[in-house]
Amino acid sequence: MADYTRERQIAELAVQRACLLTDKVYYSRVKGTVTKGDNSPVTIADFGAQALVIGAVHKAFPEDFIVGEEDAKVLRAEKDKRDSVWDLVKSAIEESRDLSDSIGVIEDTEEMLALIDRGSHEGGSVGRIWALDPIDGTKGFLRGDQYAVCLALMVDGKVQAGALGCPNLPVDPAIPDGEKGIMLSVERGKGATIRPLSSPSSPGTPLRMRSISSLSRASFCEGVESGHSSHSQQAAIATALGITNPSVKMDSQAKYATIARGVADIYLRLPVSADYEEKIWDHAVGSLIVEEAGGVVSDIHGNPLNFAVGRTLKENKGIVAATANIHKEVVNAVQNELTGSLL
Ligand SMILES: Nc1ncnc2c1ncn2[C@@H]1O[C@H](COP(=O)(O)OS(=O)(=O)O)[C@@H](OP(=O)(O)O)[C@H]1O
Ligand SMILES: [Mg+2]
Ligand SMILES: [Mg+2]
Ligand SMILES: [Mg+2]
Repeated sequence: MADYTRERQIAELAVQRACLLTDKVYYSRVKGTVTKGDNSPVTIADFGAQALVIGAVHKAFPEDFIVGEEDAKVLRAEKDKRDSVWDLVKSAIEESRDLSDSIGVIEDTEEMLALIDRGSHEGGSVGRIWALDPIDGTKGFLRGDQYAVCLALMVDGKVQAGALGCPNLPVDPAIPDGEKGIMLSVERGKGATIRPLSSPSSPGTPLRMRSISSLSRASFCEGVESGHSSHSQQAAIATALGITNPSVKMDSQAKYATIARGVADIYLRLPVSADYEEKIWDHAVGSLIVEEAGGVVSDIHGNPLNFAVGRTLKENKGIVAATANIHKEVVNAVQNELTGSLL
């Protein structure tokens, strides 16, 4: 079996440094938000985190390709925004100087812009390609809710390792108002672990999904934004499965983290439009974490996610993630709901 220990470590360091930056913006008043062509928001923290993570990956693995969500077009055109991002990037590097031997530094704004634009790869089925979402759940980030920094390595179209930083999830789910910030990391075949973001030297605790004896006791996660997934169909599926617990609504791949750590059991993401293609960076690391923690992740038809066909999951529709022993039953309920909705 191939060994991706170093890739997993570098992914953790890269995400750790990026979380320093995003956390600072999260708690500041000015987020420097821009609206993109598809009407979705992007902030100075998204750009800064993309620069830091790509800088780290490029320093450690200069031959690798990267599929990142953002590009530097706006920053090249707007000096104020560019300067704000550079200030953030500089101070995050300063504050994590102990990481610079492993993941390098960024010397100036030109290098920062070039690194951000290294995320333009088209993806595909050949070679080593990293999938990066510098801030997943930007709407949650702006609302003051959940968001995640997500990085995964794919080799020949298959996700092999990665790290997922969730700076606003509680370290102990039983103490929701206690310390915030967790880091999950994963390597295919070797499991997934979780640790506090504040303990970089901790080896982490292995993640295991909850085993549930009866579906009626299960609880499910879904997104916050009704424009991203169909809340009404998700509610109908839960009812059909006999689930009475209210859904856990949460932005970003924090949903994958939440089921992987056994706080909920199912993640449903039913498409709201027939033509939306899920992005690989929205699912790459989270899906591997759930699989390694004992879950199954598929699309709404039960098909495995195909990360080998470009920047999007164009061969799949929606997401159904659940503990292995209930996944099939959940997919059946999804299929019944979809058939019903076509009648
Ligand atoms: N129409 C539509 N359907 C499905 N998904 C979409 C859609 N539009 C956007 N996006 C992507 O949703 C990503 C955020 O997902 P979330 O799980 O956080 O959604 S939710 O806000 O909690 O509902 C979000 O990721 P970020 O842009 O990184 O925040 C988008 O890639
Ligand atoms: Mg976005
Ligand atoms: Mg995203
Ligand atoms: Mg994003």
